[in-house]
Parts: sequence; structure tokens; C-alpha cells
Amino acid sequence: MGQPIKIIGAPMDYGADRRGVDMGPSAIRYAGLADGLSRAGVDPVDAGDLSIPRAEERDPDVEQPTQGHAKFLREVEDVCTRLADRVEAILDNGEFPLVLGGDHSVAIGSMRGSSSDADLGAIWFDAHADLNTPETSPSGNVHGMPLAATLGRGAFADMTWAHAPRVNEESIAYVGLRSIDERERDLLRDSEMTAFTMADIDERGMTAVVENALDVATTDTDGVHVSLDLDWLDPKTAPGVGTPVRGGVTYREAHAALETVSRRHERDGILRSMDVVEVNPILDEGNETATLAAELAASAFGKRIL
Ligand SMILES: NC(=[NH2+])NCCC[C@H](N)C(=O)O
Ligand SMILES: [Mn+2]
Ligand SMILES: [Mn+2]
Repeated sequence: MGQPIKIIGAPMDYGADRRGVDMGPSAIRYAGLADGLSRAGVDPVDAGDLSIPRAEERDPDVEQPTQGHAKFLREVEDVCTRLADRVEAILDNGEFPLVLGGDHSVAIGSMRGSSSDADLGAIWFDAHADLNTPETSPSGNVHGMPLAATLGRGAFADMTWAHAPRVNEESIAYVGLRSIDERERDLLRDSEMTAFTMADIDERGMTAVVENALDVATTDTDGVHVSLDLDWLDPKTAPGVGTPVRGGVTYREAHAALETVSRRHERDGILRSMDVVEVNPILDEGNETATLAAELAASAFGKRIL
């Protein structure tokens, strides 16, 4: 059955404005994640959830970086530090870490852990660029900042729990971008990251775009982290997310994308870690977004129609 997949839940909502995303891991498990992975031919082992301090005990105004604004940064640091350690230990054990969010700030921990012993590329399946720093963020929500944190931008420069020096911007590719804040656009334009927007998908088709993104993420790296934010999909298909943006990826395009990743992984063994984030069961309709998250994970690990 190949490399065992270690499922680890990070039921965190500190990085998002909308409560409920902390229930994502339960909803994705309930939707049949482990069964789907087994049917895809891999061996899932559920390592349970990280413990997260109770939301009711938080105070949004306690801790702030010296510059800018980032809500609950101390709580995010605590969770991501523990998550990074877990991800690193799973990889040391020869297993594959599959992290279930939680809001997208969990990716700070996933990528830090996954890159501790490796040069790591990343594919960011998301409507958003998640490149705000505390200085540029219009919302102060850390789920809009994980890539800036990983790259050590702005106020994150001195935060060793966040900055992952073995992730280089040249090895990061976005797929499906369609919502970028004004100051974030300048950060993106001035960076070496590769951004495939929805317009690129319209023009060239999903498979070609993802092949290209994989080329970017595998050049001069030891492996790839896949970060799947469910708001990447169109809200009609994935309504259970806190920051929906219309004009997103369709059901079939999403499966085609993850199947393309899986085919490259079967050929070249490129994948190193993955997270599936931003499923909010309170905003969902009949758990369909969590079900989609579970199905897309199965596609990434080899599930095929025939
Ligand atoms: N992972 C996400 N859903 N991010 C949404 C970010 C939205 C907006 N760009 C912000 O900084 O607040
Ligand atoms: Mn998003
Ligand atoms: Mn995101």
C-alpha cells in the first residue's frame, strides 16, 4: 500500500473571522476521508487532533506584533509550533502528513515542519493569495497571511516559528487566484512566485496549468507541499467556507487538478505533505464541502474513475 498517510487534525479558527472552521476536521472525517483514501489504495492512519485552547478564553486584543495587526498571533504560534513538530516527526517516520484544518493559518506549521529537512516547493490551490503581512492586511486575519509568514515577509521576518527558510518564492505556484487585496497585489508582483489565475485556467485548461505549476514547485526542490483551500472552488459547489469568492473552480476541474498532482506523484514521487483547509460546517449545506474535501484528497492519492 506504499507510504502510510498520517491524518492529523488542526481544529483551529484563530486565523479566521468566521467561527466554525474549527469543526472542519470532524466534518471531513465524517464525510469518509479514511475510507476514500483506503479505496484509493493508500493506507491511512488517523493520528487524531492537536489540542487547541478554547476559543471562549481568547482575547483578541492581548498580543500584537510591534508593527501592523495580526489577530490571535500568539495562539496561532502555539498551534503552528506544535503542528510543525508533528509534521516533522511523521516525515522522519517515513509517513506522509495530511493536515486537516482549521483555517489556512495551519499551513504555516505544515510548511515549517515539512521543510525542516528539505527544500520545499508549494502549490497553493486558493481563491486568495494569502500573502498579506500584518502591515498590509486589511482584516488582521492570519489565514490571509500564511505565505508571507512562511517566506518571512514583513513582521514575520524575526518569527522563527513561522519563517521557513527552505521554502523559496521561486518554487511556489498559485492555481486559481481571483481575489487579491490592493497591497497584496504589489507584494505578489514584486515577488518571484508564479501565479496562475482563473483566467489562465479559462484559457489553457486545468490540466495544463497544474502541469506547469508542478514544474515550478519541483524545480530545485526535494518535494512539494500541496495546500488546498476549499474556497478555491466555486461557492455553488463548496458553500461551506468563510470567505467565498464567486467565479471559482468547478467540481470536475478540481478533480482534474488533484488527479494531475497524483499522476506526477506516481511517476516521480514528488509529494511530501498536504493540507486541506477552510471547511466550515456551520456555513455548509448538508456537509457537501467536507465531502468534496475528502473526495479531492482521495483524488490526490490516486483515486480514479476507472
Ligand atoms: N485563507 C483564506 N481564506 N484567506 C482569505 C484572506 C482574505 C483577505 N485577503 C484577508 O487578508 O483577510
Ligand atoms: Mn482562500
Ligand atoms: Mn487560503
